[in-house]
Amino acid sequence: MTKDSVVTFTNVIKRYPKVEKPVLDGVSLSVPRGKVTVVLGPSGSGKSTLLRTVAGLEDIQGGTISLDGNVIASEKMTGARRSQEIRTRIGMVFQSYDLFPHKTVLGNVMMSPILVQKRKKEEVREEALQLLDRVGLQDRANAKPHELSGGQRQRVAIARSLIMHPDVMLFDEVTAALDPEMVHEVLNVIVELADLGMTMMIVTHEMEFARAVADHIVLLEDGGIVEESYDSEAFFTHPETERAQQFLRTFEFERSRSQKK
Ligand SMILES: Nc1ncnc2c1ncn2[C@@H]1O[C@H](COP(=O)(O)OP(=O)(O)OP(=O)(O)O)[C@@H](O)[C@H]1O
Repeated sequence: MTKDSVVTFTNVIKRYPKVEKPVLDGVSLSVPRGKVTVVLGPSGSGKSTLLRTVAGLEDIQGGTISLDGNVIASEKMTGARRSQEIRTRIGMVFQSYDLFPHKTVLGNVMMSPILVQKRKKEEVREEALQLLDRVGLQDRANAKPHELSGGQRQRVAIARSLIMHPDVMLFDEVTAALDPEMVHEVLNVIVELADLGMTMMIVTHEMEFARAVADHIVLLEDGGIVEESYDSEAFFTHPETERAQQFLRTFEFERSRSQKK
């Protein structure tokens, strides 16, 4: 592990029950502090699983995952046994926003710091309003989730994670379910977080966004890393491995096909 690695995977093996081949097959990876790590790869290569193992949503069957040098997952130390404290140090936003429908936007953002961290309500309210401002939603503080667009809901989900002051934010295809016009408002929030120095792991199919925001690119295939680059421009213009070239060609093909539709 390097000193500046927030999350470190060492020979991580993940198997799903009744699936013969491991979905993560000995992954070793360092996620650098204050940087954006973008995980790319074909469908089924294990990207979501990789994020879910960090978040404690999946147990691993070999190797270790460390957060700031402390092991948070191993074969013996399963997600279910992780402490609440460790969970709050990892923020995760998914494709589907799971906001509480009966609470307001502000109520959703304020809930975890009060319940889990036992912070004072007034202080939490102030910070929640600041965060809603940061994601462009202060004027929607009293709205209910069903009154918001998908892009707005996703931004509430981001604010709700940020208020826990996580060491790392994980984003799994957060724009995949959004109408195209809402994609940018969500990606812009993530770009601003990158500028503020938030450590992030991002899975996305938005290649222009990946190219712009990534400090570190990881290409997964069949549960293994086939290329890793700390130079996003170089990765997209001169991918080193044949597999990376193949991935980008396939991606371009899929994109031009979907644009013609
Ligand atoms: N709960 C599960 N049980 C069994 N197999 C699973 C489970 N979840 C995922 N898999 C399998 O693990 C592999 C990796 O899935 P994963 O969702 O991590 O891939 P991905 O790279 O994120 O794919 P996509 O880009 O399509 O979302 C796939 O073959 C998938 O079918």
